[in-house]
Amino acid sequence: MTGDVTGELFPRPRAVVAPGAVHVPGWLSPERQRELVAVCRSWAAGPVPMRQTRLPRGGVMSVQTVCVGWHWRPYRYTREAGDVNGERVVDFPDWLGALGREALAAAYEGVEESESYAPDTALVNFYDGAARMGMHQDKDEKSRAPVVSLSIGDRCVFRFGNTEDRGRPYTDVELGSGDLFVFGGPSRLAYHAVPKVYAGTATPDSGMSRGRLNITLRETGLR
Ligand SMILES: O=C(O)CCC(=O)C(=O)O
Ligand SMILES: [Fe+2]
Repeated sequence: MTGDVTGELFPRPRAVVAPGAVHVPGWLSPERQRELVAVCRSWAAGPVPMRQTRLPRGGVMSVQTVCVGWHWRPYRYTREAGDVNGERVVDFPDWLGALGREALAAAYEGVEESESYAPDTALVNFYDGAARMGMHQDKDEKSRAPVVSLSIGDRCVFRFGNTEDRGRPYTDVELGSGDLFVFGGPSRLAYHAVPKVYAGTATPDSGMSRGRLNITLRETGLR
């Protein structure tokens, strides 16, 4: 039997998409994926429930989001979820910071930079078959430490662009269950999007029966 722990017959190699932007396919084992899905389910229940974020101009995001450590709403971080139920978001657990450091070391192939990485917020996004995310920068953090992104469940197209604007040049990367994507350094403020989710492609061993889960770890630089 060939193939790696993800069960893929032809494991996809680690790929540097742009300087500081690295895709590591199948980084999370199915067991770790299932553990993350279980804890995300508990976070989605409260104290601040998972919800569709309202945008200042009246729109509503199609993804559903729950935050850990700090609550994000467009376009700032607070401890309390004033746009949901006013409750304080759940504390950011130590093990999640350790997972972030491990992810950074894997993506950047070294521990040096990863040792000081101290993410203090996680945004957990759930995409049903119809959900999308438009081109945007993650720029509400004061820290410019890398963003660590973990994907579980349905496969998607992740569009990774440039730091100038929403247009080309960009690279479309397929993110599958267990994939890690890190963007830092010169790519930290690159525009990115999820233009398509392939509904029904989640495999049961991921712990997701349907939909796509994405967890991004970030350093807010706030205290
Ligand atoms: O779902 C993804 O892969 C990206 C999510 C994202 O860009 C964000 O939460 O800011
Ligand atoms: Fe983002």
